Amino acid sequence: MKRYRIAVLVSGTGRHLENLAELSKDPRADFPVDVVLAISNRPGVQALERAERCGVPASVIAPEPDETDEAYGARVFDVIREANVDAVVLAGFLKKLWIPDDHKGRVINIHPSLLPAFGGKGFYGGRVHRAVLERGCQVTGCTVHLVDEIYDNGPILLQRWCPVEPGDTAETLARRVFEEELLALPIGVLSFLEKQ
Ligand SMILES: Nc1nc2c(c(=O)[nH]1)N[C@@H](CN(C=O)c1ccc(C(=O)N[C@@H](CCC(=O)O)C(=O)O)cc1)CN2
Ligand SMILES: NCC(=O)N[C@@H]1O[C@H](COP(=O)([O-])[O-])[C@@H](O)[C@H]1O
Repeated sequence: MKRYRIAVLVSGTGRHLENLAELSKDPRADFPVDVVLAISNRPGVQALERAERCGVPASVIAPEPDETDEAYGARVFDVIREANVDAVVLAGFLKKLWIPDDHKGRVINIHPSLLPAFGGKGFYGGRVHRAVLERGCQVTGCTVHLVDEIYDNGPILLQRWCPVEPGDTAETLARRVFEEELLALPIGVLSFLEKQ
């Protein structure tokens, strides 16, 4: 069976990176996807320790002071190009990513809300769940989507929803949404790869 190659970009805890890497090694998971490279824009984050534990080669590519998004993205994709990947997955990557022409339409992001609600600049991590609670939403969820030049704007590949329960805090809601994210991202990534 064909195996696909992905790079995963991270900024923080790296639970998605670990989940994707573990699924790829589990013969019962039916997930023929190898995580061949992880890139963090921040040094010293937990995601780098998880990459090492999972045997995923990892690099830190931190933005230089005053570096433009385009110059930063060009450096990131120079490294990605060497790894010859089928797709790039942003999993908790918190920086705007400029995408060169040869990778347009091949970059996937997971976002912890039902886009287009609660997306865009400033909406990441706990901020999303706090906004969902403040607005009084009764359902929320996560979105796997293709990335374009605008935050959280590209075509949607997959969404999964869950209820907002009475008494939820941003933390309890984040946990419930994350359970859905763990299912959504591998399914979204594999179904995208199989259609290429
Ligand atoms: N070109 C794109 N780049 C990125 C996208 C995207 O859709 N298109 N998605 C993000 C991930 N994301 C939500 O899914 C997201 C991440 C971060 C922010 C944000 O407001 N960031 C802050 C900085 C935060 C920090 O460094 O701590 C900011 O830009 O001021 C919004 C959305 C990944 N990249
Ligand atoms: N807008 C982007 C965003 O908020 N992404 C979110 O960051 C978390 C990363 O977790 P992880 O680093 O432990 O995989 C995930 O919940 C992901 O949806």
